[in-house]
Amino acid sequence: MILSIEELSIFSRERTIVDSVSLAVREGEFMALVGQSGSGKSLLSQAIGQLLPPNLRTSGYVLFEGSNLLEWKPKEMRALRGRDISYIFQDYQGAFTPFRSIGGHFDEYQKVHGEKSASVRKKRAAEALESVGLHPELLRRYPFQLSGGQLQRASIATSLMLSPRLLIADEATTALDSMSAHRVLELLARKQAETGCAILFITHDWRHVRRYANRLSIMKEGRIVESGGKHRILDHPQHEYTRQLIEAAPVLSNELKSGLKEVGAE
Ligand SMILES: Nc1ncnc2c1ncn2[C@@H]1O[C@H](COP(=O)(O)OP(=O)(O)OP(=O)(O)O)[C@@H](O)[C@H]1O
Repeated sequence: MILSIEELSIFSRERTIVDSVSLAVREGEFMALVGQSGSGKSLLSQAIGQLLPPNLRTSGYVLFEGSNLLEWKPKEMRALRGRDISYIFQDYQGAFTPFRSIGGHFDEYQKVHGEKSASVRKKRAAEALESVGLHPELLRRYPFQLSGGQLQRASIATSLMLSPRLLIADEATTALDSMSAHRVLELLARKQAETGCAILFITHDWRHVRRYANRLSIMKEGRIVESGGKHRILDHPQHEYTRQLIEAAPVLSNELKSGLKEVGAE
């Protein structure tokens, strides 16, 4: 078990937003977190890396390789993020400063994580871009000179550069057209196969769950209502809310329930 969240609650002054959630991510698996808008998925993922907005408080445990991250100091967390746990956000544009070149971003990221040699940083940056199917030439460009899909790939390249053990992707493909989203997902699956990293994937898209997830958890109003293997949940959802969610994907609902033919096998 690489990540074990136990009885995690997240509170604002007014209310309990995430209520005693337990969730585990195993080594090397693709774990999907699905649920209605506002159910607390993003806050849950932010709590893992101590990235919650300052007005929110937590209780419970976020055990990463056995150690409770909620007790770690900010400096220790900064070193952990990127190196051991990496994020890919929906707002990948926000990850780039407009007047710094793509290469400048890769360079800075590596410096922050202690890489002192400029030539190593340069080589690794070029390799990172190539590994997501982008030409190293793009290192000289500025963020506005890349398409949305290219920028998202560049942000994924940054997130994967230091070979994290856990990648947290919060609606990483929502802002992309379906072709770019497909490419990004294929890329994540390929990188996962290469590096063995675990992925916690937050999504509304059942096609992605069906195709890529090993297991999934369903969240509603701050609670996990159901967790389990993908096939078990899609074939035999136990909770009424899970059934409703699956039914609410009308184009897919028959496909989802009918023996789960993998798209990859078509
Ligand atoms: N800083 C904050 N202070 C108080 N409440 C907040 C704060 N940030 C988010 N919330 C509330 O917490 C709830 C959960 O938000 P969250 O963004 O985690 O939902 P989500 O499940 O990720 O939704 P979506 O799928 O739409 O992204 C929402 O009702 C949101 O309005």
